[in-house]
Amino acid sequence: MNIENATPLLRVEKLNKSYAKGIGNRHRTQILRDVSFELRRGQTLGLVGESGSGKSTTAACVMGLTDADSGLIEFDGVNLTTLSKPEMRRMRRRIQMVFQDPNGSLDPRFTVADLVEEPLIVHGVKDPAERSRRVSEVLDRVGISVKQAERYPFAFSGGQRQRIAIARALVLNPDLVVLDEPVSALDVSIQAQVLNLLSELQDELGLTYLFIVHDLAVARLMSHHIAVMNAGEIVEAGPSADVFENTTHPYTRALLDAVPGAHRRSAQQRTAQQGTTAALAAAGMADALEGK
Ligand SMILES: Nc1ncnc2c1ncn2[C@@H]1O[C@H](COP(=O)(O)OP(=O)(O)OP(=O)(O)O)[C@@H](O)[C@H]1O
Repeated sequence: MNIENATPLLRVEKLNKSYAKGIGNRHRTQILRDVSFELRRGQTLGLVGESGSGKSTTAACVMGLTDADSGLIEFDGVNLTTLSKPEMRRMRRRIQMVFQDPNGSLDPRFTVADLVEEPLIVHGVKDPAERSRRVSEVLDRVGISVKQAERYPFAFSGGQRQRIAIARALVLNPDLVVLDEPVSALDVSIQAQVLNLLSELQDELGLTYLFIVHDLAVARLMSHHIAVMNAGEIVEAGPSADVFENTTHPYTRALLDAVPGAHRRSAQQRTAQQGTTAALAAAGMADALEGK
């Protein structure tokens, strides 16, 4: 067994998070309850669950965007919850995020080349020639030409904008990328292209993904492991095939049964939303992922 793969890159243990509510903030709502999972280098953990189950809050804690009340977040052997703000900012170079809406990270006043260069400037890469080389390299990887990069974000389609957001996240050579519903705002055929790209980038660069996703077909195709969240708790976790095909938890069963048309399909088909799966297969996605 590969020793490197045996050690998790990310280990979350008994993470708890609550928010104040009510008059004078006298009460607290528990959002995360003892959330624990591990994510190995080069692998994808799909975090699935209904809206409001706590997926994005978990991601925000991992990214250091909000503080947990208690628990451990260990990244490459370092407990992130004990880092000072400047230490966490430095660590953020290695942990990047891609959001559902690429527009949030693409300021329309800047060219694509400038937008992709910005993280390098923020993280102190001083040499302009080095910055320029890295920007061209990463844009090339996501399929945007140097000439196109002189344009502004509004000149691109939704799928291309998400590619640019991915380039911006990858330009710092991160180890871990948190993907928060990165394709759910895209047309199904474009979803397949972006998912293919993410899969290729993972293989080429050895990236590790924490993939927040509500579409179970996408979760199944992209994830080595799945963690199912319900009301702030992980109710079921394991290798993707086990979770989807030998479901043990009633909540996971209910999620799978809620997929449109589930009652018409066999147990094996139940995890896939037909339209999405057909488009993913047409784009070669299923083949590309078969070896995982
Ligand atoms: N800053 C906040 N203050 C108070 N409550 C919050 C805050 N952020 C999130 N919540 C609450 O935490 C719960 C979990 O939200 P979260 O966004 O983590 O869920 P989610 O599973 O990612 O859902 P979605 O897919 O809709 O984003 C929700 O009930 C939400 O209203």
